[in-house]
Amino acid sequence: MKEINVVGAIVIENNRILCAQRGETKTLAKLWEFPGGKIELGETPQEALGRELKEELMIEVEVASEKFEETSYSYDFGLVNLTTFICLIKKGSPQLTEHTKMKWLKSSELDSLEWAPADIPAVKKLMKEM
Ligand SMILES: Nc1nc2c([nH]c(=O)n2[C@H]2C[C@H](O)[C@@H](COP(=O)(O)OP(=O)(O)OP(=O)(O)O)O2)c(=O)[nH]1
Repeated sequence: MKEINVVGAIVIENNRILCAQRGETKTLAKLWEFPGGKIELGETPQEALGRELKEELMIEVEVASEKFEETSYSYDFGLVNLTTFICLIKKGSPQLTEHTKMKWLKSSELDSLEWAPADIPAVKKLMKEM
């Protein structure tokens, strides 16, 4: 099975977490996710997140050096290895370019959204720890 290495950003500001809804024409359409994407050859996870957040949300972020959570989920299109990192915005405010919607939620509200299956462990950990 195809393995896909993906990084997701848990962007935190004012004690709220940035949640992004995938577009209608994408895989996992309309599900909620942490912004990010596939790690390209030669990139560190932090570099990949920095690049993706610039592209998708037009923000510059500081990415934590330690990962928050790591999970693998087997979808019909491949095995996604998702690693999430806490991020802080250094520059800009998030703009919708690829996502359909975004929401800033308190950790206790995260379960009000329908998340991509690979994200559930990180969502649960945030609800427990934040
Ligand atoms: N960015 C992101 N992707 C996630 C999360 N959870 C999750 O299962 N994924 C999946 C969706 C995609 O299959 C893959 C991320 O790739 P991507 O964001 O570059 O996906 P994409 O839709 O632009 O590209 P593609 O899959 O259509 O080729 O990982 C998440 O929290 N953030």
